[in-house]
Amino acid sequence: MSTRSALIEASGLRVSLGGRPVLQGVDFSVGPEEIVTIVGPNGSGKSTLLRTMIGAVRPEAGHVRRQAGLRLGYVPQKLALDPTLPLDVMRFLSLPRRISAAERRRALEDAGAGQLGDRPLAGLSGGQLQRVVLARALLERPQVLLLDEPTQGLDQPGSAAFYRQIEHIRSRLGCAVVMVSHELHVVMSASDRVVCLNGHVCCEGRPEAVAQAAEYRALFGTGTNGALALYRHEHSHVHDPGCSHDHHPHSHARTEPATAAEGR
Ligand SMILES: Nc1ncnc2c1ncn2[C@@H]1O[C@H](COP(=O)(O)OP(=O)(O)OP(=O)(O)O)[C@@H](O)[C@H]1O
Repeated sequence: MSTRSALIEASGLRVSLGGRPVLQGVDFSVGPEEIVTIVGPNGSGKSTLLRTMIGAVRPEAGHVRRQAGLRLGYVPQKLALDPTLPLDVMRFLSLPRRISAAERRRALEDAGAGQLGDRPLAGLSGGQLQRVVLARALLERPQVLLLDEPTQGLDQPGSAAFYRQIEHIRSRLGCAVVMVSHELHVVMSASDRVVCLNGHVCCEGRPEAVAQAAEYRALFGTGTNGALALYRHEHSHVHDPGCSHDHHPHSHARTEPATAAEGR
């Protein structure tokens, strides 16, 4: 990603929370219409990286550059919603600022929740609520949509449907998407680039390449190998040479087609 074309570009990020280091030496960027998925174990700093990108967390070192006037849509991991609020979906989308009914309906359609407008917020399932929250983020007409574990609590078909919706949104609105996920086997088909985070960037590249990388396997194992064999393999990821995980000394070589066959 060249510096000129990046919508958001972070370099050398160091972040500590509660006196403990969470991110160190993290470089990250997202370009126009790119879908970037961040994967990593619990506590690896994924949410913190997202929050640093939007300016909610200030890094101790490094910097985040956002294109001037960039419109962001951020969907946090947990929305502090009072489930007893007597609100229907359309009204929820008009708070705190008034938005025309046509715009709200359009956003619900884009989020795949067109039929939910009149439903009370309190009665929605987790997956339905997730789409409504996504619709709310779309009202900002974001150039970058940042989603923190948007498929948490969804079953696999539910997750897959949600990711298809994200692809639709990307092509209709022309926005970039940065998404935190645990589920590489589902997101990989929709992602242009996967970043594997564990306090630092362990490896990144095209999904099928990262999924075969020793760094990725050290963190997640090989649980998706059947699906991975379907992907064309390319030598298109880079490693952090300072990564402390147990790397195979020839891990680049291991990502060649022989390894893909090995995973079947
Ligand atoms: N406000 C805070 N104060 C102190 N420590 C925090 C705070 N927020 C997060 N942390 C710690 O920072 C580390 C990274 O948290 P973060 O939420 O970014 O990880 P994550 O990769 O998103 O995790 P998960 O997959 O569990 O959501 C964790 O050890 C967490 O306990």
